[in-house]
Amino acid sequence: MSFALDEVGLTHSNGFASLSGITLSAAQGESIALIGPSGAGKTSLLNTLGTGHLPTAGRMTVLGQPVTASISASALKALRSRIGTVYQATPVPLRQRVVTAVLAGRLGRWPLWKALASLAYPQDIPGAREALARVQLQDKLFARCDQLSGGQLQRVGIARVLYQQAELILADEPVSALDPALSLSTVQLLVQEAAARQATLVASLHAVDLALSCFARIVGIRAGRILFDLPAAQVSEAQLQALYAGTQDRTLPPGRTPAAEPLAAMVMACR
Ligand SMILES: Nc1ncnc2c1ncn2[C@@H]1O[C@H](COP(=O)(O)OP(=O)(O)OP(=O)(O)O)[C@@H](O)[C@H]1O
Repeated sequence: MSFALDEVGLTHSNGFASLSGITLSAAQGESIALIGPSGAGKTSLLNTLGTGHLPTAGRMTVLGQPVTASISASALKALRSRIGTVYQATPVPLRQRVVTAVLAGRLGRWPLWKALASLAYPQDIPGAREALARVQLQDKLFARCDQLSGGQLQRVGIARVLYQQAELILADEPVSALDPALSLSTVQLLVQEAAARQATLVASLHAVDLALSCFARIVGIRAGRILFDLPAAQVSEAQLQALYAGTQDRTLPPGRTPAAEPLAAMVMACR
């Protein structure tokens, strides 16, 4: 089992509950797409799985480690080093070199001396170059992060997680800054990476067609609750309409045939 959440809730200090009664588990090696309208709780769920937020209700175990309010700092640090997160906006010091940003993926697993040395002089340049090549950015190895576009920076974040070789990959809108063709190849890369290493992948996506085409399992979230948890082939149009009812957040509007959408036509290749 990669993770198991049992009736997990997340209530913030202002009293707002962004997650309620979340019961969800995944076997090691599963790939899951999270879909749902803006504000549904996708980021909250990913942050909770990544232990950025600790559940305020229910029980959660991640990679065999029970995550409770009393978890020790050392257990939390060890667990986090096994989890890789791709963010919508990659958190890097802007003056940092790309090579250093990628190598940061393993800082949590390196001994302190090596981590500090890597900040001063990159410790594994071939490893960083190889990870960057997988997102077509090897030519940016020594560029500064503030010289990259938003889409390039997002791909640096993906290269960092590839380099980390995490057991659990959490991706929060990992292709939000990429064009349709690059979105497809990047989602494919994440899915293939997870499958090749038997890592678990949970990715939130606004592009419903991309989620349905590239992921075997789809979890629909609305108002902090799971509306459905189904194999992609079993997600119906009616369920999607209920998930996005009253919102403008669905990237493929209902009524438009998928084949008429350039992205949808391309994602047919995902399967
Ligand atoms: N720290 C916080 N304090 C209070 N409320 C929060 C906090 N973080 C998130 N929320 C609220 O929780 C709800 C879910 O937010 P979340 O970011 O998880 O949604 P989302 O599905 O990822 O949305 P989007 O697709 O727009 O990124 C929102 O209503 C948000 O305002």
